[in-house]
Parts: sequence; structure tokens; C-alpha cells
Amino acid sequence: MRFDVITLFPEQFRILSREGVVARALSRGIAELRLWNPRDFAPGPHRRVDDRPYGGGPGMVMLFEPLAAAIAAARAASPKSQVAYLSPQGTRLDQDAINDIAAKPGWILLAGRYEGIDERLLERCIDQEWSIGDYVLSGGELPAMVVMDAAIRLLPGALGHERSAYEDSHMSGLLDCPHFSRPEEIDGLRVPKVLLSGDHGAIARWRRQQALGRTWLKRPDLLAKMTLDQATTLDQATTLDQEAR
Ligand SMILES: COc1ccccc1CNc1ccc(C(N)=O)cn1
Repeated sequence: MRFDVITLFPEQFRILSREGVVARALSRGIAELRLWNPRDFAPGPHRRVDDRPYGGGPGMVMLFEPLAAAIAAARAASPKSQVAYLSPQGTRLDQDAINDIAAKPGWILLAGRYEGIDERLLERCIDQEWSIGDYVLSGGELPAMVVMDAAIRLLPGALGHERSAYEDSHMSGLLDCPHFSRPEEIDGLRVPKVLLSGDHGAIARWRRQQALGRTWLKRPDLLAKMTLDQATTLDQATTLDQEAR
């Protein structure tokens, strides 16, 4: 999977290639990262990438021309990739969205700075607009890294133990179960007996029951969403079954 990131601060992305799951995936060629700096595409002696907003107001806006040129160069290098802009106005991402993102051959991620970008880029050059949450950051670089981390860890071979990605919170539509490791007792707090029993069926049932219980207590909205999804799936299956008869 290939990520092309358009950013005024390429140095910030060094962190991805230093350590951890993403760094390993990059070094193994499971994922690729290429950085494009709009300043390299800005014309004239001053190589401007931003300017004051028409209509006045505080802050600066990223200029159309350098970004459009950087996007065109990235598209030429990665013809199968779509362009996604990280912004507080974007579609809110969740695990389902990340699963879809990770299934594509690649993405060109545009990280905005200042007050944002010239609106005409959204008309002409950008395919999708994403938000990692309802809060404003000083730039789109961290959101771009969040999306890359969440997607790359799902790629085959990225995690040591394939199943651990699937069993994470939100992968099954539920929150994760509790985890314990050595020692068996800490300050009077003991590991649940079932986890020491070696009875894998009982352990799996306990973990599912814990995940359901936690989701019910902490995120009942996920349960509602899940039962709705399941109901829809069930309904579709029934319809298909009736049509098949
Ligand atoms: C004032 O910053 C901007 C204003 C407009 C667009 C982009 C930026 C860059 N900042 C971002 C980017 C993304 C997110 C998010 N929630 O995904 C939060 N902040």
C-alpha cells in the first residue's frame, strides 16, 4: 500500500520510519511512503505557498497553484491513488472507514496548515475529505499519520500476530476485553481464574462476555450500531433468500 503525503513539514513524518509497526511495515515494503512539499511546486523567487484570504479575516490560506501542482505530481507517481484532504470539516473516520481505506492500493493525503486551503482545490483536485475527530489541530500532518498508522497495522504481515488486529477494540464492533499478564497477583489484585484454567472455550466465552459488558457500560452507542448493522445484514440475507426461492 502506498501513501503519498503532501505537506509543508515533511520532517514531521520521520517519526513513522523510526520505530514500531509502521516503521517495520515500511522497511519490509508492506507499505510505502513518499513526501511532496508544495513549496517545491511554488513559482517565482519567493515560492509562496500561502497568502491572505479574500474578504479579509485572520490567518492565511494555502494557495491553489502549488497544491494543485503537487497533487498532479503525486497522481502521476501513484495513478491508482485517490486524494484525501484531512480537515475538521471532513467525514468523521471510524474503524469501518479505516478498513475501507486499508483495502485500497494507495492514498494521496493532503495535510493542510494555516486556516486551510483554497476552496477551489476541493472542487477540482480532492476526492475525499476526512476528519479524525471534532477538534482543530495546527496542521493536517498528525491526522495523516493517525490514518496511516490505523490503516498500515491492518495490512497482512504488519502485525506479529495476524489475529491481534482483528481482536482489537472496534474490530468486532465491540470494545476489547481486559488483558492480564505476569504476575498472577499484584497488591491483592488477582488474574481472573478462567484465564489460568487452560479451558480455551471457557476463556473465549469469558472474553466475549467481558467485551459485551464493557461495551454496554462504556459505549452503548456501539451496541445499538452493531445490532442495527446485524439486523440490516440479517434483513438483506432474508430478502436474498426469498428472492432465491
Ligand atoms: C486550522 O487547521 C486546519 C483548518 C482547515 C483545514 C485543515 C486544518 C489543519 N488542522 C486540522 C486538520 C484535520 C483535523 C481533523 N480533525 O482531522 C484537525 N485539524
